[in-house]
Amino acid sequence: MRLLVSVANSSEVRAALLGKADIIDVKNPAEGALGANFPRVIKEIRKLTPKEIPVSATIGDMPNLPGTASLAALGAAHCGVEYVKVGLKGVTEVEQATTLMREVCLAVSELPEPPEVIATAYADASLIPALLPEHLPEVAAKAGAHGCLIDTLGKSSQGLVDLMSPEELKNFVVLCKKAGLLCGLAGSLSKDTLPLACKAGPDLVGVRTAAINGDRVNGLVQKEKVEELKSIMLSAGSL
Ligand SMILES: O=C[C@H](O)COP(=O)(O)O
Repeated sequence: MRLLVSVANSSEVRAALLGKADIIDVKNPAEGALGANFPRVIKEIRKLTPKEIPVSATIGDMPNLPGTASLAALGAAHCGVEYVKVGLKGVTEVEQATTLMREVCLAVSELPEPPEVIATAYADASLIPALLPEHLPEVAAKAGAHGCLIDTLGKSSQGLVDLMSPEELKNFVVLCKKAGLLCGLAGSLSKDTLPLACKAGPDLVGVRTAAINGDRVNGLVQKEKVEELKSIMLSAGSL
């Protein structure tokens, strides 16, 4: 299992790396849960991060606009990242979501070393409303994406483990694995709730709020917090 730590700027990268993050995830929390950052920031973070540590970039909490999504994904791919994450906010049906994700996969596939595409659904999808997480593996597999992540859109109230039961999390992981998809879990995971997410057996768990001091937009990633989360993940993974 790997620990993904979301950073908003280059000054947070050092702390995330010193704390032994396995994946550096670039996003812009000021623009949403999966807010897209600026190409200059993504490129700088890729440059600062050792080659052996993958960098991912989010392209936004996407409306149902496959053209916009595919263009944004190609832009992120050109910044040299290993993963591109797409938030499926504006789609509710499997067919719509598959069309959007297929265009994203097609767009990045033109590069000699294309990034892996990660489709993201929200655990609070029924409140948005958006594609339900249980449909995500089917969408990702049909579209030719590499993986699936569940996150939360609302960051002020309930987190992943409040919104989904251990059985639902486990089922999601099983569906992903059956389809040969990388599988990630995130959404306001804390020191206390991280082990519950790990128990479901995903390939990665993602954090930001728990790794920073202050609020999600203005706070900065702290090495000690990342270190602690990594050790919690490692011990929970062996439960
Ligand atoms: O991809 C992971 C997210 O950045 C998680 O953020 P959060 O822990 O603030 O919900």
